[in-house]
Amino acid sequence: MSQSQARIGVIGGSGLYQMAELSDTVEVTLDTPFGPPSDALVIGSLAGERVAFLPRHGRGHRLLPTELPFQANIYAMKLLGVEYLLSASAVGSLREEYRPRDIVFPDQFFDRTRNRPSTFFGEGLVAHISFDQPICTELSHLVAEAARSVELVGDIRIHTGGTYVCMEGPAFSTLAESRLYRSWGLDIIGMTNLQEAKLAREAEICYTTMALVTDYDCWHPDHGAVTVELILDNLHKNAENAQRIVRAAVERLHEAAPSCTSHSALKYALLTQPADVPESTKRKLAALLAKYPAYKPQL
Ligand SMILES: CSC[C@H]1O[C@H](OP(=O)(O)O)[C@H](O)[C@@H]1O
Ligand SMILES: Nc1ncnc2[nH]cnc12
Repeated sequence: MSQSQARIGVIGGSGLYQMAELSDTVEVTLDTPFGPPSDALVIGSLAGERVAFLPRHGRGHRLLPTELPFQANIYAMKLLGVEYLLSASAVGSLREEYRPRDIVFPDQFFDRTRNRPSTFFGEGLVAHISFDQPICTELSHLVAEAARSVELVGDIRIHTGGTYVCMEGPAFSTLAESRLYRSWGLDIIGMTNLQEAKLAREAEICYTTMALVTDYDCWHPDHGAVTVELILDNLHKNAENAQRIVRAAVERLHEAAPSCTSHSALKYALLTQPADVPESTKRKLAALLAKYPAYKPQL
């Protein structure tokens, strides 16, 4: 594998703009058929693997959740050869027992976003992926076990399972919304992971989320409104833990990467007959369709 390729990708969210653990790094500025990603990707070595890191909001946190180039970010990971993608994200907690600084590995999403691009398809090629299990179970378990295996700074609990409600933002929720989400049985809240998970599945990349709880949103009677100051304070306290978990997860992936049905998500999803798909679309999606010879562009 060349220095500019990586089997593992990490997308860092709020407060996680670099991966100090990477050595032997190269910075790669990519363009994709969906425009440029949020920033240059840094590819480096960790525990015997090449790992590609991308700060979701860009260095300096320049992009709103609504403005994130989700398609370009995932396409860029595909171009680099990424097969396993780990998102580290800040979330609010909608449950008493998911305390600030705890870490949650959600297994479901609930969509409260509006008008975000959530697919690579269209323009003459129709595809419908299965998304009943939006997080890759095997990868999520691997990272959660890695989290349990390392020494964490502070009194941190690891929780597996739960539903991440993805809201549009950028303003945080009203009290009425927060209470309603709780009454619906939703567990954590953020603004970014749903589109990533969908696009990663379309790109046949195995995806999971490590959610770093930063606040109780605004529903908790003993806690005030959620603020960026509170979120960043808790994230900074947890940054070292996040790095340790990512390293341990990469070590485990290096030892035994799970086989995952996401890697063949398009096998039964592509609906349009190859002959009916415009050449321009085949070219645009070439990195995603390389495994399916009938959809290869002629030129
Ligand atoms: C900085 S507070 C709100 C912001 O934090 C979360 O970002 P990310 O998922 O990238 O860690 C949340 O989704 C909002 O975008
Ligand atoms: N309470 C919250 N709502 C939405 N996104 C968040 N990210 C961190 N905390 C959040």
